[in-house]
Amino acid sequence: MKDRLRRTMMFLPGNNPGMLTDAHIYKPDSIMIDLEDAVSINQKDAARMLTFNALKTIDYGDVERVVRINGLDTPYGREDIRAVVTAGVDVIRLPKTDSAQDIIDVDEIITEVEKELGCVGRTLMMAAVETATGVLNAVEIAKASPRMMGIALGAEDYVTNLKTTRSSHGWELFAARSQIVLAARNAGIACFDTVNSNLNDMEQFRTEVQFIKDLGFDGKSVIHPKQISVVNEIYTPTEKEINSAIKVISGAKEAERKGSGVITVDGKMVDGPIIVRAERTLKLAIASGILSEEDIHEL
Ligand SMILES: CC(=O)SCCNC(=O)CCNC(=O)[C@H](O)C(C)(C)COP(=O)(O)OP(=O)(O)OC[C@H]1O[C@@H](n2cnc3c(N)ncnc32)[C@H](O)[C@@H]1OP(=O)(O)O
Ligand SMILES: O=C([O-])CC(=O)C(=O)O
Ligand SMILES: [Mg+2]
Repeated sequence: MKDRLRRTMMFLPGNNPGMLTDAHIYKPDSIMIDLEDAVSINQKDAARMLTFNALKTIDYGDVERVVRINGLDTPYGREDIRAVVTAGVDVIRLPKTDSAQDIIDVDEIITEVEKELGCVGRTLMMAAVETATGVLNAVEIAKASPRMMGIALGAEDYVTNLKTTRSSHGWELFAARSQIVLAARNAGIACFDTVNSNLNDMEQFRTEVQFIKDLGFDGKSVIHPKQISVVNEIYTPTEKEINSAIKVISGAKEAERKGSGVITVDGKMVDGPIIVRAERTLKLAIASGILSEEDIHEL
């Protein structure tokens, strides 16, 4: 499903049977099984086979299944695509995407395999941009295929390419993060922030998650189950936000019935964009299980 809740997308190495078996139990919105940098060269074939079997046999419930493949400039990329599409993966994540052509090339191979299977269009794609070139081309990358559901930052590779390092304040990522949010919204797809590899400083992690949410990201890649609850908590609307959104929507409906345009709620003017934001808050509240569709219909 192209448009769904993806607050937390949890990476795990594709050659780790224990993690492949248990990852969904921690309830990330998506798991991202990695065949790329978390897997050493001599494990590439074993990881692909293990991942194929996991996708075929494990019931991950409603947790989305993403696989990060190796690029087509490696000896593994094409085989990775064939294996995971055949196994019925939900999304293919292309790492180190530098151009729209990179996406088109992967799309072509996916289509080739889907034609053999009789399921053309089933597999979604997402791109990770991890270099200056990728960030500069993000606008075109985000629009490169109808399969594209999102675009993400890969900051470890990106800062290496930029000849800097990651800091706790994150200013080295600011331009890339802004560009990715803009490119995603321009293309009408989702955007996801990068991993934070420091598992010891959860306060810094929390600050980062709040920051990327404020920038406009739909969610974040995580590497450990303990990061999931922090991201989900920050992405779940508070009671105050939900109550305010309910007032806005019921006020807007009332105004519509009376035929008036602008209204005030709690002394603040409410018009188009505020109503759209309130609708999004309620959608997130439903997706997070706080409200039901019926609650909204009754407004
Ligand atoms: C820059 C990049 O490219 S990032 C993307 C690629 N990197 C990855 O995929 C790495 C993903 N993360 C991991 O592999 C691990 O979290 C590590 C290696 C960082 C730490 O792992 P551990 O030392 O096992 O962590 P820890 O002992 O705290 O784990 C607690 C439990 O959570 C499980 N767990 C930890 N991380 C994960 C994960 N990402 N997915 C699923 N389960 C996990 C462990 O298996 C362990 O389970 P158990 O109690 O049943 O044995
Ligand atoms: O995509 C990610 O967040 C992880 C990654 O590969 C990177 O940071 O280079
Ligand atoms: Mg990377």
